[in-house]
Amino acid sequence: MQEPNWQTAKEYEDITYKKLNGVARIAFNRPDVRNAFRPGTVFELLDAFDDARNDGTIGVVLLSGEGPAKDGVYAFCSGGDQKFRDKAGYKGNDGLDRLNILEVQRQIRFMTKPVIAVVPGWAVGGGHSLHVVCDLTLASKEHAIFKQTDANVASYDAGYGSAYLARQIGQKRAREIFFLGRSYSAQEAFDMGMVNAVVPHDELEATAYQWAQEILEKSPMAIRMLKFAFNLVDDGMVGQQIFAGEATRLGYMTDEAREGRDAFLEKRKPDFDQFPKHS
Ligand SMILES: CC(C)(COP(=O)(O)OP(=O)(O)OC[C@H]1O[C@@H](n2cnc3c(N)ncnc32)[C@H](O)[C@@H]1OP(=O)(O)O)[C@@H](O)C(=O)NCCC(=O)NCCSC(=O)CCC(=O)c1ccccc1C(=O)O
Repeated sequence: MQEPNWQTAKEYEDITYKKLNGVARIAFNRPDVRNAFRPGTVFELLDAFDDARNDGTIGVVLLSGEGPAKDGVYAFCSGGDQKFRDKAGYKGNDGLDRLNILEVQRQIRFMTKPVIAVVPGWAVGGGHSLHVVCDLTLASKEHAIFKQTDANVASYDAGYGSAYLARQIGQKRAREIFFLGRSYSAQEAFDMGMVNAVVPHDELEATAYQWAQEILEKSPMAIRMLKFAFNLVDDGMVGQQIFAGEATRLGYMTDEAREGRDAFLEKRKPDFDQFPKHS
């Protein structure tokens, strides 16, 4: 399989951001700490995801990790960089303590486009939770390892990282992953139902790009509505709000909505009688 010829979209310090033919690729780029994120990393992720969301040529986003590190080990992400951990979160250059990776989780969850986690190596702690929140996960057959170490370092993702994981693989397995903090291979993660495909390492990137191209052949509106339909049941009122927003967007595209707007602007009574009362 041919490696995609990614084009750099923007230069950052802690991540790479590339695009090609409707696909954006965002990757952690701190391989020597197994792609742990610090507050600056998270700000860069927020910026890149925001760009991908607002770029009308992009239909699918890949989230991955650069590597290997100097010692030859690959990582997707090893979670929060413990060296930046302070009393009430992770301390950034501005001296403030933050828990801002949750904003990235929400960006992924509420983004109008599918996000695929492309896991070349370790997916650990907050990195594990990021793969959980992505729409799909592809994992390196040889190098991907899934491990939830939150409880080792007195952290706990009590939102999507745990509760949504339990939706994916069941309560017993999710509790095992969090309570024991063991390592699981790509195949074991696949068997549990938290990975979509186990792919030979050399083909991982090209396979992710191929999956993205297949999605891009579908109706973007249908993909968006399906993503938010899948989210709805687990996202409560926010899920309803997002799904309802998309319904409103579709409603705005009708002649009936245009009549409402035009009547207001033309200072007349709207003529809704002209539209059929569908059963
Ligand atoms: C990932 C490992 C299992 C890999 O093991 P191994 O291959 O043997 O490599 P090591 O020799 O251990 O590591 C190499 C090198 O990297 C450094 N490193 C690795 N991970 C981190 C890290 N997370 N932070 C800082 N540094 C890291 C390691 O120290 C080595 O450096 P040297 O200088 O060479 O010594 C293993 O490395 C491992 O277990 N790592 C720790 C995983 C971990 O515990 N992560 C944190 C979990 S908690 C978390 O992610 C917070 C989640 C979160 O952000 C959050 C949660 C809930 C609400 C809010 C938030 C929020 O927004 O903050």
